[in-house]
Amino acid sequence: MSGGAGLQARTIFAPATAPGRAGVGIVRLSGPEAGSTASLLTGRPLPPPRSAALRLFSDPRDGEPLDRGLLLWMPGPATVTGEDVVELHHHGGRAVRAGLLAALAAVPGLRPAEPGEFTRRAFLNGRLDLTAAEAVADLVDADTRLQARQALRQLDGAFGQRCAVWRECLAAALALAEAEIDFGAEEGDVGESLLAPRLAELRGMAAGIAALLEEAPRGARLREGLCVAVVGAPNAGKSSLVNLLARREVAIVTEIAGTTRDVIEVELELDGLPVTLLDTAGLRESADPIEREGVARARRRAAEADLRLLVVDAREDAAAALEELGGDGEVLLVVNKRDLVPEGTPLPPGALAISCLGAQGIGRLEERLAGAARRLMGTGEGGGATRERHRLALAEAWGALDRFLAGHGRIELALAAEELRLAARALGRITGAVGVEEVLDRIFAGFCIGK
Ligand SMILES: Nc1nc2c(ncn2[C@@H]2O[C@H](COP(=O)(O)OP(=O)(O)OP(=O)(O)O)[C@@H](O)[C@H]2O)c(=O)[nH]1
Ligand SMILES: [K+]
Ligand SMILES: [Mg+2]
Repeated sequence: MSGGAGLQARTIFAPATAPGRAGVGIVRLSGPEAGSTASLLTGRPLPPPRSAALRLFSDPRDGEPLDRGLLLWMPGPATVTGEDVVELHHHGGRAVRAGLLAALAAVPGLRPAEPGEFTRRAFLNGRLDLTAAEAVADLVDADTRLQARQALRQLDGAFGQRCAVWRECLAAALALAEAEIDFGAEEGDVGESLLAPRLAELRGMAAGIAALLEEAPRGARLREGLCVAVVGAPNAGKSSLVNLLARREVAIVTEIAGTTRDVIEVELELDGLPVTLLDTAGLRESADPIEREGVARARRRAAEADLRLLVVDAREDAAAALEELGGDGEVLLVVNKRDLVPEGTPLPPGALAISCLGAQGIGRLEERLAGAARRLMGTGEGGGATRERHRLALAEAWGALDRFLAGHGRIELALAAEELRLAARALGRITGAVGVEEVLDRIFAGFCIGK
């Protein structure tokens, strides 16, 4: 058996750079055999730690030269994974990379890394908490400036540290509660005196968690992108508008009502914010089963969207269209085809007039959309929850803390203290201090290889 394929192999390797041609590519190794492998590949002793050395990399199996590149040797534990790490900076061609990877796979004790395995090891070795590990994935996935900013803030640990500090504070309160329970049992009525000075702090924490919960939907939208559904009657000009906003012909435009059937998604960046625009089928009753399915999809996606952009033909009744749309989500009313009505025709309140034909009013609409996006997503500076996992845990912590504060002094202290324990556990799950097993696989499965 080739040593490299063994599952027990403790040293992992993977390209750290994207596939394809490039000036430079990097292959990274992490684990106990990283250093010896570097010596094997170069036929020389390791260079001094953390300084780049020019070396010839050769295949250890037959001595065939693979590339001349830079070798970086970074002994653990002060490395990205907490283990010994080696980086091979090679010429970024496919053949060079493939040759290096094949040579490494044949080295006993080495195997290719799973997606996210470098970051997973960093987490397991205490180099970063779970929120920071998630931030690594988000930073790699970030498409827009503000998404990157949010991920970087989370990587800095602002959110994780807040949760960790709160958890310590809960642990201290819990210790006092337990002391109080013990004293109370022995001496009768020490009562609330031990925990009482902590109550204000716990109330402040509950308010802090509530604030993070309120901010959480914004963080999640920024991470995932704001979903804006363009809806309206057939021929209102939805596809024409989507094409203008996308600056390319993504959707078919014809004068035939019922042209768009499937939902068409377009990714936009508005003022640094990620927006997914959905073009949808015109809403109407139809005998055609294909169009009926299209309309059903349009309604479903519109109901789930963060914002609905209702397009109305200037010659049609906007109020009726609004009513027909229904639902309780946020709606931006856009009156299209203004070129077809006399100038000065009054607009419904809050509506924006455009004409797709002459690309009139599109700039103002983009500003409106960007404003809504800023309001609905924030600017990445909240430094709070960005994932459903975070939101659920925060909600659980808040609920337990709230029950503690409501029950303290009125119900048995042992019962109230149990709520403190629940709140601490919920916060611990966010940073990965507790309950890690359940979430690890799910989180790291979302990573690319080499991270
Ligand atoms: N005069 C005028 N015509 C427009 C304007 N915007 C779109 N149109 C025309 O209106 C017709 C319908 O446009 P579409 O963009 O296909 O409308 P839609 O809402 O996507 O239609 P469905 O997909 O069938 O629901 C096309 O012939 C467009 O050229 C406008 O501002 N002024
Ligand atoms: K049409
Ligand atoms: Mg259309």
